Amino acid sequence: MTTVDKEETQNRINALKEKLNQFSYEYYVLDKPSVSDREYDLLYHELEKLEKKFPNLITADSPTQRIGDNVLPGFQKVQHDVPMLSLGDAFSQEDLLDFDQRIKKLTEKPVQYICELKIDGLAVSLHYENGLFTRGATRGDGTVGEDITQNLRTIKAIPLRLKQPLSFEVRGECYMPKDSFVKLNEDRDEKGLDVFANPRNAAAGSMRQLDSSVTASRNLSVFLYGAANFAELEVRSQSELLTKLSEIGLRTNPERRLFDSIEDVWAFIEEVGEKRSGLPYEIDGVVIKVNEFETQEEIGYTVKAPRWAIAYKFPAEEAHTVVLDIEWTV
Ligand SMILES: NC(=O)c1cc2c(=O)c3cc(F)ccc3oc2nc1N
Repeated sequence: MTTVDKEETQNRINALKEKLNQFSYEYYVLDKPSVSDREYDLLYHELEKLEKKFPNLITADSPTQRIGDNVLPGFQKVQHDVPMLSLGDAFSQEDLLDFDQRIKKLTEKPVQYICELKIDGLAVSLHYENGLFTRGATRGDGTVGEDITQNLRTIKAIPLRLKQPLSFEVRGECYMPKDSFVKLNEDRDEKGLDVFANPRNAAAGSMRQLDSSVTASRNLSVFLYGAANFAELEVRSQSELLTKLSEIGLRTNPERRLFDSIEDVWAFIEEVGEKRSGLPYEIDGVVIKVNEFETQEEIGYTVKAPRWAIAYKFPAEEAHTVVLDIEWTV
């Protein structure tokens, strides 16, 4: 092959990766696909064919490289540079008023609250280096998690390369959409397999597969909501962070709102409680956070949780068929 058509092939492969990754961004992050699945598939198969012919032109961020070709012997342990803490809980309007009073005692600054739906899935941490997805892990005990990079790479909502060559850690919730959960359990039931108790367990069970092709078949997704070591993003509030994450290719939940009073927060919580059953994913509450990062730092943390956030938990929904409960064997 002459250098000319090697260069042309390289250019065509780059163009295909660019297009396919942009289409995935539109489909999974913006929820506004600009091409049909068929158009996507045609380009995808062209890329597969070219990469098969010239394997040395395959790169880690190619959409063809999402399923690992080896079953892992086990999961490596990974240390979180910044601990992944848990949230304090609130179960009533009174608990929220108490939270608001505590906040007002801890800062003189006027406080704006951001409310986010509390996705009921599995907390994960994703490392990006110069824009490339390099490592993914579970929360574990908050300090040490499990390396599930290979399984996270199968989730099409997780970009293998960001739109900017940034290096930071992003955190979020990996989850199984309700309709995928129902289909998976029907399928398992037909095969005489144990069914999963709820979408959270199904997501956890799917992420702890040593064979990533099984994970790939489980139609998981993700919403990202936090970050660590993210000075490069140059954002000053949670609201700005979420907008920036979405701009650079990361999927965030659109049902977030800013409020100036805890009374308005409570009204929003009641509104969410009404429409919760209509959402395509399970939530177990609403997370309330002080929006400005400077104020968050002033308010600080307890040993195990941020003081500047709280999770309002809805009363448990109708009991699921509790048949299979997945536990993380750490
Ligand atoms: N499940 C969730 O949808 C969700 C979870 C968390 C956290 O667990 C969480 C834990 C922290 F220490 C700090 C902020 C957080 O923000 C969060 N925000 C969310 N939207």
